[in-house]
Amino acid sequence: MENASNAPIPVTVLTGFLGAGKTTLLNRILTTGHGQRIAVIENEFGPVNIDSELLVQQSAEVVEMTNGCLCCTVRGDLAKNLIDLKARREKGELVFDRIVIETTGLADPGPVIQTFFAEPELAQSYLLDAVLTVVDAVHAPRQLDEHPVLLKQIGFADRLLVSKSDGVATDALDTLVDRIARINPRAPIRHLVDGDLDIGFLFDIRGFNLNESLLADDAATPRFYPVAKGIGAAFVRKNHGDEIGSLLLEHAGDVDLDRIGAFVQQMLDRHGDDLLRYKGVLAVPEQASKLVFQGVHRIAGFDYGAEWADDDVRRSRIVLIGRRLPEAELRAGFATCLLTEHTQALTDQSGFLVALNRASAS
Ligand SMILES: Nc1nc2c(ncn2[C@@H]2O[C@H](COP(=O)(O)OP(=O)(O)OP(=O)(O)O)[C@@H](O)[C@H]2O)c(=O)[nH]1
Repeated sequence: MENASNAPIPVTVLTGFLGAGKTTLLNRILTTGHGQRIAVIENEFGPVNIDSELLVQQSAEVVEMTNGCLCCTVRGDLAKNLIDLKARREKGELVFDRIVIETTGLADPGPVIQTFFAEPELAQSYLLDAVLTVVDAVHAPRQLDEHPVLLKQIGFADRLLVSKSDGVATDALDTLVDRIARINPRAPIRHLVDGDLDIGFLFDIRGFNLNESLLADDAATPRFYPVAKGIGAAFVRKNHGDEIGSLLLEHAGDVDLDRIGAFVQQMLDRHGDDLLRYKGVLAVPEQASKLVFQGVHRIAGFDYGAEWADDDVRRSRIVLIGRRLPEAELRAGFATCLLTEHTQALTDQSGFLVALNRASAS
């Protein structure tokens, strides 16, 4: 069997707190007949990699990383491993269609995600498809209170997968699902139950691609929970005491290109550390296409996407998922960018792109 084209290799990051059920899910992925050949990168916190012992050997290659936590000390090793896997694939030594990285339960997925955008060689060879986060229905309520890293794992997710729901009463499960939906309303939630695995729900999500469906109003996208006015503490109160939550900035119309560029730049400068994921679809004057952007911390990507259809209502939306976001400040900043029918539109389009370029580079 041969490797497919030179197209970028899709990568899935599988995360979740200690014991959540990541390896169990990965084994199910590896043994389900979807026809995709998968290489696995396993990271274990500590000197011995137990997880790789537990994995069924269906994957093309299991790379073990045991020198420390993937999120901090071995990011360079992750890049090296990925480059090495690609080289061996090109030589025909390894055959695989995609990679799954299973992070340790203690890992903040942020630096792992950033690796794909910060390293030019990786950005060319790999396509970060999605972050899948397994949430343990039995233990998550307590873990959420005690381990902020789980909030981050949920906040970064493109898909939330609730394991062990068989061990929890319906009421408690509903409360948990509501809580994680408040932390990350962008990621559809499914329960991991025995039986068929819906691989279409897990793979080829293209969660980091820039396209106009970033904020689609489809049924799979749960509700947003705009937080109350005020900063910090109010944000946390509205989000059930969780420090990480979401904020939707929305305007039924166009935004001024220069001003929204300055707003986004300032937001990333001030709050980039606390912004886990953000996505925006904007209408800008005299532009038939949607301006889309998305990012992780201070690494932002932006482009013009599809054109507004004739029956589309032009509107501008930004969803932010982050830690203790200062809602009043962000709403006020966004409000300065809004154009109404009576506002003179500015046509210089360079401001936004330059501003975002600067923000991405910083
Ligand atoms: N009842 C039940 N048990 C599960 C489920 N998923 C996983 N488990 C059990 O939970 C335990 C931990 O599962 P793992 O798959 O090893 O979890 P992990 O996230 O890989 O664990 P670490 O790598 O240690 O962080 C195992 O005993 C699994 O059998 C589930 O959906 N229901």
